[in-house]
Amino acid sequence: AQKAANLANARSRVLEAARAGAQMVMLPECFNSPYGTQYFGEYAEEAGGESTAALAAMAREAQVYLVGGSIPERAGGRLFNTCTVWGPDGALLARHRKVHLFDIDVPGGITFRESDVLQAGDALTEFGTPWGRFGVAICYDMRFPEMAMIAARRGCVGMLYPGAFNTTTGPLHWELLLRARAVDNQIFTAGCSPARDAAVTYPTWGHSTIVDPLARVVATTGDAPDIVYGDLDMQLVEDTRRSIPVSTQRRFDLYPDVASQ
Ligand SMILES: NC(=O)CCC(=O)C(=O)O
Repeated sequence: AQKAANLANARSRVLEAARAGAQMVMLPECFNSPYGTQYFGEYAEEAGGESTAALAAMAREAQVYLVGGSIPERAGGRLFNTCTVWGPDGALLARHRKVHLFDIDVPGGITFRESDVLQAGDALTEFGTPWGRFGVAICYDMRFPEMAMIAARRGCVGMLYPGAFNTTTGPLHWELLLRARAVDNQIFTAGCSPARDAAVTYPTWGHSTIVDPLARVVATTGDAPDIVYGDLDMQLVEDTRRSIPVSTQRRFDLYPDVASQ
């Protein structure tokens, strides 16, 4: 619940990852606040606020590409769930506002309505790195395969998802969705979740995970605080697309309503 402690923890873990050799680092969804509609207003910041300034400084200090999880963002009197991406020089590379709000009702499991307080974003998001372009989306966005499909068709080599699945849907779908987005599009995928805190209103699943274009889990963890490291060999994207050439075998004549973007 302590924003300052969350920012300090993020900084120390980003620096730790960089010292271990990471060149790109991702933080989880709502890394500066508890996850819950009752908290978003209290923790929200405008662009350029304390948390985004801290992210820019972390990226610069650690000299990494930083996918800054997400924070509740206030803009024009409205609230968004927003991820910012930073270059090693501290420059803002991209901003993604979660486009599919997490409104679900699983009887006996979980009911959640982000749309009670948040507005949805209205754009897909990508950014460039020396290793290729990456798409960014947030948590529930992962359930919508179109976003990863479009990113891959535009040439992205990976999709990155700050997320916070829960203990009902996490064991069912978190890894499955990361692997599904990877295998369908022959890209890397990664999901970064907060660790579990059983005392909060929304206990997260955890299990931050990296998946390769053959849908193999490169690295994962449990529900405790951790850093998940993976070496991404970008040649694998091309090799996978060459050996299983679904991207050139599509029959858009049979499904013109999902024709290429
Ligand atoms: N924060 C979220 O969007 C949670 C998504 C989730 O748990 C799901 O099952 O989808």
